[in-house]
Amino acid sequence: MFKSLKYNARLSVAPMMDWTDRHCRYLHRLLSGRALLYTEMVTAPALVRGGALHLLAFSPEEHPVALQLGGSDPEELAQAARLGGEAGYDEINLNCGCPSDRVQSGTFGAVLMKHPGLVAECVAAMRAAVDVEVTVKCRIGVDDQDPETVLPQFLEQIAGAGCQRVTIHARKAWLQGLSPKENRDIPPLDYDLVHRMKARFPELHISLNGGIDTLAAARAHLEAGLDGVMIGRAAYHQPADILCQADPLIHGTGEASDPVTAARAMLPYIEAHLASGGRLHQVTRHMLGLFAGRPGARGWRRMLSEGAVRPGAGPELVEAALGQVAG
Ligand SMILES: Cc1cc2nc3c(=O)[nH]c(=O)nc-3n(C[C@H](O)[C@H](O)[C@H](O)COP(=O)(O)O)c2cc1C
Repeated sequence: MFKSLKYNARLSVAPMMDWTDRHCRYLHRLLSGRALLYTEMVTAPALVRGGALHLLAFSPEEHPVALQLGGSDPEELAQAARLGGEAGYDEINLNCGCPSDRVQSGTFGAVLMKHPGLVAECVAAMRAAVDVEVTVKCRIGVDDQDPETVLPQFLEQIAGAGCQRVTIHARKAWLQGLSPKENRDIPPLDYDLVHRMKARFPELHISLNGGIDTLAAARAHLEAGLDGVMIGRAAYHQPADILCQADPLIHGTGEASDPVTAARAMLPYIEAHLASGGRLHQVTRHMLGLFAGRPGARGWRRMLSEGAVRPGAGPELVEAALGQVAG
């Protein structure tokens, strides 16, 4: 099964706007050699018109890395996917789960759960444009849809268009009345439904997303038959808890990593970023949670967050802050 997939995608870090930029992904890759990393969503119109091309840049170390696109026009998405393929992404993912107003106004994101035929057209057009895999991230439904009915119909359509892998955020999006943040917490999770979809579509690689905040929980879903687990907020806020043990515990290969070593390995990356005109805090803001729950975490966070925005701040701040946590 899944012979055409280049990697097994047992664990992925979710696409998160303003969070999973290239600096964040570089850090996450130091913590796990195997986790699949997603970009922030980039809209197809922005890429095709040229305004967002800089968002495609990434470091070779980030592989495997997937580009998430937002859009609903098959031709535009095909062009954007082509740009992503040329940039070297391992996968192009279509966002059918994001409920924000801005996204709804362009008829993409979660509202696409109401238009499975259009999603299938988009997937087919994207597949025709690139050699790499085209995947979908979706919800179980939106508004008053009945997930038991619409989710299997949605999966059938996208699978028919050649999508072999889908990540399902196991809650509905309510398109009216909830903020994007509330839409990540308030609609109830239905993990069972996602497990039932795996039984119904055994050929589809199905990853579960939503509310998973420990590796033990991730493993339990994998052992119960799902193909992958995607973790968002917990991976960002407690990257060491989620990613340091991920290679041995989830992929059954490789060594556990260590946050102090990862922080030191960020230093050359930070130097290169500063040398190219970047600012320290653009990188270190993603490192604030590196020692979450460990002794000295508060001092680390405070030193980095206060110091990194000062003019001229450089890698020596990270070394100094490590004095708070490294025994
Ligand atoms: C700050 C933030 C930004 C997000 N941006 C995106 C996005 O660009 N595309 C997307 O599909 N989902 C986005 N999400 C949703 C996550 O990918 C994920 O589905 C959600 O957080 C649930 O997973 P979790 O409970 O493990 O965090 C975002 C979530 C957060 C917290």
